[in-house]
Amino acid sequence: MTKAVVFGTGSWGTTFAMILAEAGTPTTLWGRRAEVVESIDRRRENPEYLPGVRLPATVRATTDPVEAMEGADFVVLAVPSQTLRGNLAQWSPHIPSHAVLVSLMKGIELRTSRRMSEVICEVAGVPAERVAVVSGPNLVGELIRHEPAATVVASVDDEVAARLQEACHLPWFRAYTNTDVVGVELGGAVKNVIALAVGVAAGMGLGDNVRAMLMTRGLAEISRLGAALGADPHTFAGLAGMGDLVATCTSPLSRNRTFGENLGRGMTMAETIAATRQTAEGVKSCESVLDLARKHDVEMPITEVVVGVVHDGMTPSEAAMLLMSRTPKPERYGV
Ligand SMILES: NC(=O)C1=CN([C@@H]2O[C@H](COP(=O)(O)OP(=O)(O)OC[C@H]3O[C@@H](n4cnc5c(N)ncnc54)[C@H](O)[C@@H]3O)[C@@H](O)[C@H]2O)C=CC1
Ligand SMILES: O=C(CO)COP(=O)(O)O
Repeated sequence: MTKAVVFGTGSWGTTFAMILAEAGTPTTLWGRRAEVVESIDRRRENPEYLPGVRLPATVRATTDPVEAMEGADFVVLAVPSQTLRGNLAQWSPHIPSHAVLVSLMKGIELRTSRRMSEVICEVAGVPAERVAVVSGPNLVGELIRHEPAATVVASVDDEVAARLQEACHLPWFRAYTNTDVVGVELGGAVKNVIALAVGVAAGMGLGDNVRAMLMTRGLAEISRLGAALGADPHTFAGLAGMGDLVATCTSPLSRNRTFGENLGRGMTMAETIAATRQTAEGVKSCESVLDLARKHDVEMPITEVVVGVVHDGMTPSEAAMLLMSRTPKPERYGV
């Protein structure tokens, strides 16, 4: 029988463990904090991240990474992106030799500008064929109510993607396979940056025309970066591209959008960070996305102003003015 371990008892890690277990894949959750692990194991609930959600009996939890990985066919990683490298270095000596490593994370590493699957290959010393990525419009607040949703399971090896698809596919959760790992990962990471921009605009009291403009031109930025990195352009019209962009930029459940909205309303960065309990990946990844764009000579003006507002003291009004005063150009410029 296929078995999985999920590293990270946050909102997505716990929810994906629930999905795997419901799809017939017994799953062990690894968490750092003994009280969270004990609650999941004894009471089948993660009160901090998913209060009131009853987890299936086939979800177990432990703080011991070695015990967690015993016999696992899928090693699923759901910790904040910037912590992956350090954590995985400790876990990788114990990963079963046949296991597939799966990233649920939507971030780009600071300093190296690497995608999460690249960090996994490098740190765990595994070939790309043993890595898969799950990304799509998957807001946890809806999934825990078993509302219908779909996702993309990507691996350069389509058999690996098909195995993972089988391990997580449910009547209410449709998993589609894809072999474009680069495109699927970029879609997930960069939409968080665009959601920050959309949130800032909403916080400033701006309306749907602005939201549509930022989302559409944001998708143009994602596509330009994707083209430079060799992604399949069709991926960005799919669930991991436009799909996730729509969900994240329009939902009040999105942490990235909410983070931007608080900034747009006039909260300081310190106040906004204090008001954010969970991981808003775009806050750090906006800088690594911009680095990646610069390395590949790709223009990403929305990402640039997001970095300005989040990290360099630019005001939301200055950001809006900068974007609106750019040189007029054809819509397909640079694509
Ligand atoms: N929540 C959502 O709706 C979705 C989240 N994601 C992605 O999943 C990834 C994980 O996000 P969430 O579970 O939502 O975040 P979260 O903030 O809910 O949970 C993060 C988990 O990581 C743990 N953690 C924090 N720092 C750590 C460290 N240094 N070492 C080990 N563990 C640490 C926390 O204790 C917590 O259990 C992110 O990349 C996010 O973009 C993807 C799809 C949906
Ligand atoms: O990735 C997500 C939905 O697909 C979750 O978005 P946030 O991290 O902004 O909450």
